[in-house]
Amino acid sequence: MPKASKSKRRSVPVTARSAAGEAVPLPPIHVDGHEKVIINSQHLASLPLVGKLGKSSTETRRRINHFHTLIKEYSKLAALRAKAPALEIDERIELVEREMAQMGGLDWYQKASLLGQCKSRGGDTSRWLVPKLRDLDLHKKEGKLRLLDVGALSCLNYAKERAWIDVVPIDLNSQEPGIYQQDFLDIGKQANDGQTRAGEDEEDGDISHLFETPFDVICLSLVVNFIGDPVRRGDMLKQATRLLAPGGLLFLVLPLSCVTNSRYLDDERLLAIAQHLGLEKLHMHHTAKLAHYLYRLSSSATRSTEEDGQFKKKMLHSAPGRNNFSIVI
Ligand SMILES: C[S@@+](CC[C@H](N)C(=O)[O-])C[C@H]1O[C@@H](n2cnc3c(N)ncnc32)[C@H](O)[C@@H]1O
Repeated sequence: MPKASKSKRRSVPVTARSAAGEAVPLPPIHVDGHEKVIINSQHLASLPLVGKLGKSSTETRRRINHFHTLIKEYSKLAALRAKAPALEIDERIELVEREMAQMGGLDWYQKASLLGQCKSRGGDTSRWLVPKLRDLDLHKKEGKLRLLDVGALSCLNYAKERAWIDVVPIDLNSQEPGIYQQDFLDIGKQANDGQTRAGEDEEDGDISHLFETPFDVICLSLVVNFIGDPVRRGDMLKQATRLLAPGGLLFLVLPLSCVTNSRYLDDERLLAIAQHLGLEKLHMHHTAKLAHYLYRLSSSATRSTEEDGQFKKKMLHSAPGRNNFSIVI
């Protein structure tokens, strides 16, 4: 198990029911000194897979969406509790956690998402990216492209391109031995803080060397929307610009509704945020369900965190029936 981070943490022990009806201890909830919320995914993932994959893609999608709602609810409550602890909030958190665990936790969510990547259901988003990389002649580049795949459910996503792409796949919860168990937001924070590859012991688990050389491409495909807290979503984009080489590419994929049906985000606003971070838009493509973006980090990008605060949550579209997805910088 990874070592606990040095940040200040509080925990509330709770339990859920396993498939067999036994009480299963649920994870401590960690709220660090900066009032940011960390879902202890390892504990969630270790719960038995009691949730079922839907019979149809619509049913699976409905359950995935419900899991997203629970994550958001969890983040809101944990932030509230960090500001003003109260028994009532603890109880509400317990209910949310119990429901997530009953659905099968992060492990269920990942398996359901992987199902969504099946060819019959549209394929994984790397198939959109690869032709764009070829159009930029990157397959002819001397030496292989270094690509960081964040939230990787399979290490085979770029297998066909292995002659010219070197992939570093990471996820909060590794589904395969080839995927490194690593929180993207912790990269650079915890050089000696127990980052483990599935199946390796802690002694061999330091993978910080993998992140010492900047990446040519970083993929954040359906990962930013996984995070419940808008500030941490912004942190993800900032972290990507830190880890990219000058001129490197950021591939961002969001569910379409995050930019077409949100009160607080649309393509224009997303572009303004990207430009603020030193990213220029190369491509944008909407399908029926997804919004794909390919940005290039300007080779002269030098941004300082003092500029943050420019992209707070701002009402853009107040029509009823819209969602509250936002990214805050
Ligand atoms: C919907 S899945 C996306 C999978 C895949 N990238 C795709 O496009 O289908 C989201 C994944 O992101 C992972 N994830 C979320 N936050 C992360 C973080 N901070 N660091 C690493 N992985 C993260 C989750 O564990 C989950 O497996």
